Order: sequence, then structure tokens, then C-alpha cells
Amino acid sequence: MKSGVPRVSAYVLDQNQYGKAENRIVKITRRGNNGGWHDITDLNVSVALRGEFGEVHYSGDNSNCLPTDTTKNTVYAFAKEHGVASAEAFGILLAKHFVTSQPVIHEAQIRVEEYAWDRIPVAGREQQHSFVRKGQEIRTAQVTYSGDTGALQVISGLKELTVLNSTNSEFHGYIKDRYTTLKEAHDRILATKVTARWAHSAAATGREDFDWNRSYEESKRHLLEAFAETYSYSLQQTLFAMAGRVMDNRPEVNEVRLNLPNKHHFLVDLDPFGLKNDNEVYYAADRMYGLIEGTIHREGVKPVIATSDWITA
Ligand SMILES: O=c1[nH]c(=O)c2[nH]c(=O)[nH]c2[nH]1
Repeated sequence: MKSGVPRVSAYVLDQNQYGKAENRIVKITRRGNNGGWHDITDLNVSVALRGEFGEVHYSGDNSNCLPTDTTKNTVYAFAKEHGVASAEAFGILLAKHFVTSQPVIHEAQIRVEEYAWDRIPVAGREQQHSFVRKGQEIRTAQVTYSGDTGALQVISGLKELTVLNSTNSEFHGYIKDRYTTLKEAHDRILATKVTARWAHSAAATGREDFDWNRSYEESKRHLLEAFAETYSYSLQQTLFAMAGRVMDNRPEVNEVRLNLPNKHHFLVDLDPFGLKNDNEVYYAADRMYGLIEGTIHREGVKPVIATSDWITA
């Protein structure tokens, strides 16, 4: 029975559509010698199907219903089978597939958001598999001046700086108790949205000619370079390396606090569709997330940065 045909006298079903919304997909494509150069495609794909779904609503007869779960699987499988040449080309492939493969589906709408990434440069050279999300991070500054003591405290920082390493990250050797199901990872994506704050020494804050802009740019550069260059066995280790790199290079910085949500990327199981997922197609989960936080300061310096801020991925 077609949509719009009355089944109950007082009302009829009009426009309706269904599908799986917001399929977050990260596709890694390898090229160059030994596939060492990675390209990343990061999409949010929503599927809406329109067609002969009257009975699904009227009587619960699902014989015309392609499960939303199947539409989700199709998105991930198509990324592997056809690649993602562009958001438009990928959308066309999917839309045509749903309409031509199921006679009861008359129209398919695929909406795609694509998130752009730049390569992280280290010493001016683009890295093979380290990326930063395009768009500006938000720079932050907190200044406190005490009339009593004359103390000037400056905490600089940034938030919303999203970075990703598509390899050089492992996680294993951790505690396993009766509730542990996590599989050890020997090659995983490591991604995080950095919130960083760093406190300046009195020597820096006391100088009238102190170049805050340069200090900020350089501290940010060291955070990014350390993220890109650290072969990581945990996000905690990466956190320590990032903070340490800033203090190694910026004498004006006494303390760094980092809040790093672990933006999990799960390898999609394509086995049921006869496809091998060779670390190519990932599901980018936005919740839940591990939240790794820590303050690192120079020895003998009392930490001043608040630890209670609520950070979300
Ligand atoms: O880098 C990580 N640190 C953890 O503490 C942790 N815990 C977890 O489940 N995955 C990860 N990854």
C-alpha cells in the first residue's frame, strides 16, 4: 500500500522518510612507498529513504522496510568498495544504490557533511600521517592581578584544536580484570580535541615588551609537533610529551595543563560483507570518550592552573 492511501478513516500518512542519520566515517587511503602517506576523508553521512512504506506505519508489516542498520552498513561498505572520491560522488553512488536495488524505495536522499583536515607541519615539512582539523582553534587567556601583592598571573591557552594521527599509536599491556573487554591495539587512530592552558613565569609577566603573540604561536606549534612526532603507547604518554615539549622550548612557560578527550575511532567490521578492512574504514564515535587530563610543571614550581574545568569532546 502506498503512502497517502487512507487506512484509518480519520487520518492518513503523508510525507515520510527514514534511514540512519549521522554515520560518522573516517576513511584512510594509503599511497606512496609502502603506503606511508595517508590521506584522510572524514564524513558525516545521513540516509533518508522514501517510498512504499505505508504498511510499515499502518499495520507493522515490515516487508517493505530496509532496516536503518542496513543503510548504515551500506555506507561503511561502500567507502571500502568504492572509496570516497568526493562527498557528491559518494552521495550519488549511495542514493542510486538504494533506489535501484529495492523496488519499494522510490527516492533516496543522502546528506553529507565533510570535515576538512590539514597536514601538521614539523619544522615546516608536512607529516605523512598527522593531521589537524581545518579552521581556527580558539585562543584563551586568563589574567589575574592582585592589588595586595602586585602579583600578575597570566594563563594562556587554546581549545577546539582537533588533531589526528592515522598510525604510530598503540594501546596494550593494560590491566585486565573481569570487566575488561577492550582488545589490545597495535595500530590505531589516535585523535583528540586539545584544550591546553599554560602558565607564564613571573620573569615573563614582568617584562613590558614580552611578545605574547609569538609565545602563543610557538607554544601551539610545539604542542602540534609533539603530537605528530610522538610514537604513542597511550594518550597519557602523548599528553606528557606535548606538555614537556612546550616547556623544553619555551622558558617562559612554567606549567601546562592538558585536557585530551580520546576521540575513539573503531575499525568497522566488514567481514559480513566479504570485505577486508585493512585499517581503512573507521567509525568515529563522538560519545562516550576517554578523557585524559593532566598538569605538568617545572620542578619546584607550585601549580596554579585550575583542575576542575569541565571539558567535553
Ligand atoms: O590511550 C589510551 N589510554 C587509556 O587509558 C585508554 N583506555 C581505553 O579504553 N583506551 C585508552 N587509550
